[in-house]
Amino acid sequence: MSDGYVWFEGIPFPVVDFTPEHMREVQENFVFKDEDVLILSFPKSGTNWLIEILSLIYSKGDPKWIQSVPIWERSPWLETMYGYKTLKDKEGPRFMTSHVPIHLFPKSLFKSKAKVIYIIRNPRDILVSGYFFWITSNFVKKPESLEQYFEWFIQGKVVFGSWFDHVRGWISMQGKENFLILSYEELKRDTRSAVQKLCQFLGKKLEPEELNSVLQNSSFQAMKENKMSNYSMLRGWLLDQKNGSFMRKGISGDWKNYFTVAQAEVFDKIFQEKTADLPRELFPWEEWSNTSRSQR
Ligand SMILES: Nc1ncnc2c1ncn2[C@@H]1O[C@H](COP(=O)(O)O)[C@@H](OP(=O)(O)O)[C@H]1O
Ligand SMILES: CCc1ccc(OS(=O)(=O)O)cc1
Repeated sequence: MSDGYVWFEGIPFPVVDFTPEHMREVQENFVFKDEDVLILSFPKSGTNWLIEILSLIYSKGDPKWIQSVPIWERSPWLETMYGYKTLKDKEGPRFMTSHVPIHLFPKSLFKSKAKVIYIIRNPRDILVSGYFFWITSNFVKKPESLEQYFEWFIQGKVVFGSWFDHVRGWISMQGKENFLILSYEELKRDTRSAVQKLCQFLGKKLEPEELNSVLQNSSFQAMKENKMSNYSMLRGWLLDQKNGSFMRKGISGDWKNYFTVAQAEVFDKIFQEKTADLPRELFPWEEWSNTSRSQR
C-alpha cells in the first residue's frame, strides 16, 4: 500500500506520474543535447517563476506563448512519465524542469553543454510554501500540521528528499561554464538585474522594451492571473477544487509569520551545522534578512 509517496533509491517522489521503473528509465536513457536548457530546483524554490521568465526571454517579451500554452508543457517536468514522453524525441532546443537530486539524475547531462540553472531559496520559506501547497494537493503525502511538516522537512522525509542534500549535490557543479545558480531572493530583490544576468548566461539580448515586457508579464500578479501559469486548470484533479493557490504570496521571509521561536532556533542550528563548509554567498538571504527570528 502507498504511504503517500513513490520511493526510488530511498527518496520519496509524488504518487502521480512516477514509478521506480520509470525513474530508472529516465536516469539511464534520457539523452541531453547541447542546446537544451534545464531548470533545476528543490520544489517550492520559485521554479515556475523562472520557467515564466525563460519563456518570455525566448519569446522576446511577447506574452503570446505564456498565455496560450500551459507552463508544464513549455518546460516539461523531465522525471514524470508525461514530461519524459514529451521531451524524449522532441526536435530542436528543449526547455525542461527537474527536482531530481544529482545522484539520481540522467548521466548524459554531465557530458553535455546543456545550460543548467539551479534556483535556490531560503529553505525556511520553502518549508512554509511546501506545507501550504501539499495540504491542498492530491499527489504527495499530506501533513496534518505545520509542526509535523517541519519535522518531516528537517529529516528530509518530503518529496525529493533533504533540501540540504539536494543543494549540496547540485552546487558541486558550481564553476562549470554551463551552470548558473540564481536565488529566489535576488530575483525578488532586483528582478531586472537578475533577468539581465539570465540573458547573459543564455546568450540572449533583449531590447529595453522587450526586457520591460518580460518583467511585467512574469510579475506575481500577472502570473496569478494567467491560467496557463497559475495551475488553476489542475483544480479538481491534482489540486483541491477550492482551497489553496499555487500563486500563494510570492514574498521572501514569510516563514517569520509561521515559525515559533523554538522552531526558528532549531532550524538555525541545523542550517549552520549542515552548511558550515559551503560558501556563504550561496545563501544571500542569511545576510540580507535578519534570518533568525530569535535575533530580531
Ligand atoms: N512571479 C512570481 N513572483 C514571486 N514569487 C513567485 C512568482 N511565481 C511563483 N512564485 C512563488 O514561488 C513559490 C512556488 O515555487 P515553485 O514554482 O518552485 O513551486 C510560491 O511561493 P509562496 O508559496 O511562498 O508564495 C509562489 O508564490
Ligand atoms: C499540480 C502539479 C504541480 C504544480 C506545481 C508544482 O510545483 S513544484 O514543481 O513542486 O515546485 C508541482 C506539481
